[in-house]
Amino acid sequence: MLGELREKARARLDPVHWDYFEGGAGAETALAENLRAFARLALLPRVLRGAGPPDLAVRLPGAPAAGPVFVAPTAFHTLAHPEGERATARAAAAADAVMVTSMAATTAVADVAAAAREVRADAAVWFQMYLQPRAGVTEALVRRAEQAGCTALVVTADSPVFGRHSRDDRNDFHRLPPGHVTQNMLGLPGAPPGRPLDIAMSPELSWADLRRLRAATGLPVWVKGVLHPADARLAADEGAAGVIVSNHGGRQLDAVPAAVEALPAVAEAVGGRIPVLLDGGVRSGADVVAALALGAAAVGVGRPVLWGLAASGEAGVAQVLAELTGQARHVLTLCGARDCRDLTPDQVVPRGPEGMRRWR
Ligand SMILES: Cc1cc2nc3c(=O)[nH]c(=O)nc-3n(C[C@H](O)[C@H](O)[C@H](O)COP(=O)(O)O)c2cc1C
Ligand SMILES: CCCCC(=O)C(=O)O
Repeated sequence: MLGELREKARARLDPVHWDYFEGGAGAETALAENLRAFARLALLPRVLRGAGPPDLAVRLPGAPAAGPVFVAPTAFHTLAHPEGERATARAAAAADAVMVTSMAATTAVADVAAAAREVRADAAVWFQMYLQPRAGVTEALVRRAEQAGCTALVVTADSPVFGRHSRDDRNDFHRLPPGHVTQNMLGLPGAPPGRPLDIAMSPELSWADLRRLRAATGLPVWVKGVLHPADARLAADEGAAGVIVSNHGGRQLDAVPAAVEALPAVAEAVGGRIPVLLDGGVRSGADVVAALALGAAAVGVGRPVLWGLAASGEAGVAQVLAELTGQARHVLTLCGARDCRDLTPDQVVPRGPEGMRRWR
């Protein structure tokens, strides 16, 4: 089903925009590995546990009762569908999925949050941001997110510079076509009149900037793009609400491991002090459950949401979220789990003859 939506999206999209959505950095090794790493994992169910139908709700800072699948932040949804982020937000709200809206969205955060709340008054919309070096810009964005009613901020930390997307270079896709605007970047300090401020990425950022952000808001602050266990520990020490294990869907450093391969060590380093989320390569309910068993509290999906959106707008995103959540429910039941926390890392083994080695 996801495969069908993907093909429909590919057929509908301008090939240059398809390449932007679908592509990764460099040789696209990390992108491919995100999928292959899940394919290398098998699940070991537990039996006769009297678990009953699983309760899928997860409790997170900024989302007290959401499903285990969230919408990872992706830019430029109006390239996929004229209703853009509004359609995504409505589908996410209807599915009880947290929507993380991107600072590079083509719809203002206030309009994204309002669309979600039309469907569900308590819908959780989080605002993703790249901390901006120019004075006052980050603060202004934080105020907008707060006023929009966002319940958490997500700071993307894996982007000290823009990733080099080989397909975008080949297609010379480096600016939005007319009619598509990064609305969040309008009217900020330093923005040219009527035009959006360019999003800056800065290699100068440090934990001190995160501290300043935390001092400037009462919202929980997640750190996205953590792969090294030591950084996860630092994030917990620094008061982050949680970390998102992610290699940016293979769009930043191409030399990194798959997200799900980085997860166990991060979960261990954090030791339950803060929740750990994961995104990258999640394409099935079994992938969701494997990540939960390896220590994720919830998992994000990026490209599949864009496929749904491009294929059939809000209904397509709803289909993607329903499919993944429905599969996750089925797999949890087959694994004998009561809920999303009722799984242990020993229930995930490598595929192949070595998989059961530790029990021999
Ligand atoms: C087209 C596209 C745009 C993205 N834009 C952003 C963004 O604006 N901010 C961000 O933190 N991550 C961004 N990401 C990364 C996603 O949040 C997420 O880490 C990744 O897509 C997960 O991998 P998946 O696509 O395999 O599910 C983007 C990813 C894609 C594919
Ligand atoms: C300024 C847009 C950044 C989008 C992004 O993070 C990506 O395409 O991966």
